[in-house]
Amino acid sequence: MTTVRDLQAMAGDEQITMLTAYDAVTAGIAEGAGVDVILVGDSMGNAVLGYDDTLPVTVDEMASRVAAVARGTDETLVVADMPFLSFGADEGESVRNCGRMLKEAGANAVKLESGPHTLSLTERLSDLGIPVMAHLGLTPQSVNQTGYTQQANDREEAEQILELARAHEDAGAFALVVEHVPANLAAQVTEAIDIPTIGIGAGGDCDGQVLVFTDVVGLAASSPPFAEQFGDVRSEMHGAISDYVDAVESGEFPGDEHASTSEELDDLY
Ligand SMILES: Nc1nc(=O)c2c([nH]1)NC[C@@H]1CN(c3ccc(C(=O)N[C@@H](CCC(=O)O)C(=O)O)cc3)CN21
Ligand SMILES: CC(C)C(=O)C(=O)O
Ligand SMILES: [Mg+2]
Repeated sequence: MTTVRDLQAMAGDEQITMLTAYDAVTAGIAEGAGVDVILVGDSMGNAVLGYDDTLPVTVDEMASRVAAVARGTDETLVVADMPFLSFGADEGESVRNCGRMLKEAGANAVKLESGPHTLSLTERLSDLGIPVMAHLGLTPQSVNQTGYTQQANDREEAEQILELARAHEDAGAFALVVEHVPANLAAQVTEAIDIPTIGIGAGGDCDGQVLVFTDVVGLAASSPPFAEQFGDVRSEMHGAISDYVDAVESGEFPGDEHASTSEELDDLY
């Protein structure tokens, strides 16, 4: 099994690859393809559950998907992305919600969209044996305040992120996602802290990269400008399904090889 320590040992040596997955089948494919960390992202909200954004995703939905991903993988580190308002309002409830992901669903760690409000929770969870991945820069659960634009374009905001990165490392976070910030800020954050940084829309100088599954394989209805589509799975699926529809409608499917008969049953009616 990959542990958070194994991951930390990779940093600075080889690039860490993280990808989201939301089910056992695609998680197994990601593991087979060599992904180091699977993030069960709350991006499932828009990526596969049909919501406009990540905000409606519930703790039960996350636990169900984390459990599927854990069943579909053998040794990949599985991180549960804690949904909007599942943490932060009340410490006891936050700890219980995060604990469920390890205890019930089989995650190895949780990720929290971070800010000054997650410092004490990060420390508490780390103390309890729940590894925490922090997340700074664009934090999509705050879409109603920030939109989805690049964050930290001015010095003040950039310094705040640098400070929060250091503070979350001190609080015990084992890694840090840095999303949609200028590349030179992400590079300096990576320099400033010892825990691995995993970038998304944050340039090439982080310790690793993360993208959303549906963006990478070409299955997403829409993708952020910083994502790269490495396949065309949507048109593959469309082709396979329309061939199936055509084959049934034309009588080509099922063929003799897809069925069997029993002579004994010939004269039932
Ligand atoms: N499929 C998918 N991929 C993701 O990377 C992703 C999700 N979903 N859902 C959760 C968040 C949302 N993310 C997003 C979504 C949109 C933009 C985007 O389009 N940004 C534009 C400007 C948008 C605006 O101004 O409203 C940009 O140019 O930065 C960026 C990140 C990243 N995350
Ligand atoms: C893009 C990553 C970092 C994420 O938070 C998600 O997929 O929900
Ligand atoms: Mg997320």
